[in-house]
Amino acid sequence: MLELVFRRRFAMAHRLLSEASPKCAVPHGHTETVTVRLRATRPAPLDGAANMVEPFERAKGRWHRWIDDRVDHALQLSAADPLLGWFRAQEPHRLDRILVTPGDPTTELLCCLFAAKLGAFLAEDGGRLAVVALEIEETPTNTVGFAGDPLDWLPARAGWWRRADMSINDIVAPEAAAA
Ligand SMILES: Nc1nc2c(c(=O)[nH]1)N=C([C@H](O)[C@H](O)COP(=O)(O)OP(=O)(O)OP(=O)(O)O)CN2
Repeated sequence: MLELVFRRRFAMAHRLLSEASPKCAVPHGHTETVTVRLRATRPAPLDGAANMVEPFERAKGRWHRWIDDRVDHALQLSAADPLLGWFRAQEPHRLDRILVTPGDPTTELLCCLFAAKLGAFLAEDGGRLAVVALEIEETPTNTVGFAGDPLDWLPARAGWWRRADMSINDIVAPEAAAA
């Protein structure tokens, strides 16, 4: 089976409020790398001419635009984080740079949210490709991998991760996030 594998680096900051990792309650940043593995939903032998599963540019274009324009240098906060209220009150113009997560923004959760978002992009682009696996290297010593249906691992409610738009939260209107 052929797979297309794409890798992208992004800077982020987050904090984890649960007491599972107390040192992570102070906002801190990482430069992370996300790797995605894609497969054709209707695999076919190479045709002896173009010999492509899909042009790389088409397969990764929208995904990398979202990572570069929205996720890179975003602050990741739990929807329950009081810092979110501070940004709403003091710097609402920066809300489109805050990636809001259901619970603490751990790397495990980010893998599932990203896999869902990429799945939404691929479905809207015609469904020719599907996500087989996604991996996030948080630091040189910590990596989390995910395979399967991310919606089985995420809250049932609708959220930005299910929409094929540029959003990273449900605060800023999708039309504004699409700009
Ligand atoms: N299961 C998880 N545990 C932790 C996560 C996570 O996302 N999932 N995240 C963190 C923090 O983000 C933290 O910054 C990284 O923790 P840690 O590995 O302790 O960081 P170091 O770079 O100091 O690790 P070394 O391998 O010792 O250099 C914590 N836990």
